[in-house]
Amino acid sequence: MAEKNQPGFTRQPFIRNFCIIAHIDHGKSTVADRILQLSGIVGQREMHDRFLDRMDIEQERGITIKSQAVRVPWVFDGQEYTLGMIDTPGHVDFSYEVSRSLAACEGAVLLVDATQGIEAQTLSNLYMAIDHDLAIIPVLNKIDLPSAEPDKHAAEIAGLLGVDESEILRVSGKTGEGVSELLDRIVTDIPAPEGDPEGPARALIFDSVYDSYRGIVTYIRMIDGTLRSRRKIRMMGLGTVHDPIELGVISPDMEPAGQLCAGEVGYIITGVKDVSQSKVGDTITEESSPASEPLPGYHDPRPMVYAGLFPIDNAQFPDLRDALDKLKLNDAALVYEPETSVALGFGFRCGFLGLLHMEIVSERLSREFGLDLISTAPSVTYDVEMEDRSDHHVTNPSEFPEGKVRRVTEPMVAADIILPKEFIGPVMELCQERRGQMGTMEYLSPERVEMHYRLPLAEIVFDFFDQLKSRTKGYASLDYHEDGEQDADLVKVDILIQGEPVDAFSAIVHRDKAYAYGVMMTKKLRELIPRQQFEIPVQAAIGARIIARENIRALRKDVLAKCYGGDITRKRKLLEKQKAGKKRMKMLGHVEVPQEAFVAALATGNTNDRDTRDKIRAAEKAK
Ligand SMILES: Nc1nc2c(ncn2[C@@H]2O[C@H](COP(=O)(O)OP(=O)(O)OP(=O)(O)O)[C@@H](O)[C@H]2O)c(=O)[nH]1
Repeated sequence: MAEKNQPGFTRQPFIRNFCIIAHIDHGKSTVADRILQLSGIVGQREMHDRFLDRMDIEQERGITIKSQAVRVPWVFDGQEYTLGMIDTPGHVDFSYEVSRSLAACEGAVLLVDATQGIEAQTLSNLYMAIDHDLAIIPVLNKIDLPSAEPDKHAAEIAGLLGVDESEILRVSGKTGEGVSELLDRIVTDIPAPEGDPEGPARALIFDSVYDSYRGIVTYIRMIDGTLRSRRKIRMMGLGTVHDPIELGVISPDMEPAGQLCAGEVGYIITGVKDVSQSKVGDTITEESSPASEPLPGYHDPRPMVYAGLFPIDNAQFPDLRDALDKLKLNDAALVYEPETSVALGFGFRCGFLGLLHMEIVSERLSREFGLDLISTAPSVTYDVEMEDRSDHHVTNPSEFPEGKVRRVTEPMVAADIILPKEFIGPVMELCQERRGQMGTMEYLSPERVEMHYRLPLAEIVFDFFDQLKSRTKGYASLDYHEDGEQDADLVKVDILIQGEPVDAFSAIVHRDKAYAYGVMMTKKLRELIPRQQFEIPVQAAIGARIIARENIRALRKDVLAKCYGGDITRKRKLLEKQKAGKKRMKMLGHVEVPQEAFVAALATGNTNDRDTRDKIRAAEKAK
């Protein structure tokens, strides 16, 4: 082999690319912090907790949303190795992010909290890693905690992976114990990258971000050959050609390098600001000697829930479009198309992987792009077949077709729930309430079981997880994936304010739950819409049939105020006159619903209606 720094030298045998996978909160980011520190690339002074969680939201919420790739050096047996480490998110909504990172690695560190044991995302991430043919290093974390039970959980993991218990490493991300052994194991157990270092360059784009100063920053994993700065590159899928301004590695900040060789993980900046010019999953090659075949890319993830996002100030619509384009670069799972709503104006119908994903996107839009948004109630997608044989794919309840419906199908998920056995009863009850069909049940250990259910997605995406947690004192964990469709008895419930349907409040619900939805929404709106000069009926309807009604009473002007004493006929006359006036108002009436009421009525979280109502009332008074 050629000497180091000589032409033709390849570092490939001394590279290891790995990611850390685990259930949420099992300590990936903390272990990654210790690795950064031990390798010496982050000094004691710059170190802070969760170093790689660079977004504000990640720091505040204490969760990883985006994978981060960073290069760390490690010396083993006198030889310096380059480790490409990718820290991945743990929440089920971001498993797509995990699968992309796995495609850039040869090995995975499977981290399990020694106080908790295997949880639902431990399993789903493990299966994903096995699908990608990765070498797995099982590790128990948090062994410093008094409540840790490493022996018990090591047995669980050994049983799952079919390995000896002695192969399971024990570390503490907090104290750093065992982390240097982990780094040694990464060198010895994870294979060096394969790929042809001398062949035409091929690099997989596994992520990209938009930087307002530098344009698009593309993160790549080199598979074959070498990319050099100032040599034109070609995006094979898009067919576009660019001049790289800079390429380099992240360690832990961006460090420009002259070239990136096969096996390395790094970044490229082309100065391009048009976000459509970079697609995650595309292959980059060299323009002068291009590769003939691109690498297998990624499958686009399918959104699970849809919701409308509307700027509160309609003038911000173009800004919202621009912001979504930029966010999409960094979040391939986000899909959107323009939509108009009678109630909310111009906006976008957006598809998300789950509610946390939706929350994060709305929050990033408001923080990073300064937009004030209203989001409509999230909904899953339905396929509707009409009597006249026309088919409709409905992502928005207000698009539910009118007329005779032959059949409606709803998306289903296969859910895996891990829980202590004493909670089997309450969990079965919950799944039954949510129209679940029970599958098999296995014991992971004498105390813990894994239950399999098939459930409608619509029943699981909203508050199922909260319910599961509260019925199991926080001990259950949940993972789910798509599992076909089923016929369902679903209806569209419209909400009418003064007889007019308000598109933003329509929902598609199971017939058995339609009444409850109607009552809940009408009650909520009665609380939220300020009283006006005339009475406002708020109704819920399925087609032409009204299923719930509330009235917002009119403000009654005290016409008798100036009428001290006097005879009863005069009072009656005044009241009659007032009634007539009100009739006219009703006829002419146009209800003003304040924006805050929309926000509160559509909020899925535990928004306090009373608070919002008080705020609305105060604002009205001030007017
Ligand atoms: N005592 C102790 N606490 C730990 C250890 N490792 C992590 N923690 C704590 O566990 C919590 C979760 O750790 P994180 O590193 O944020 O977990 P994560 O897996 O990266 O979480 P997500 O990125 O959200 O999936 C934090 O409060 C850490 O301080 C450990 O070895 N010992």
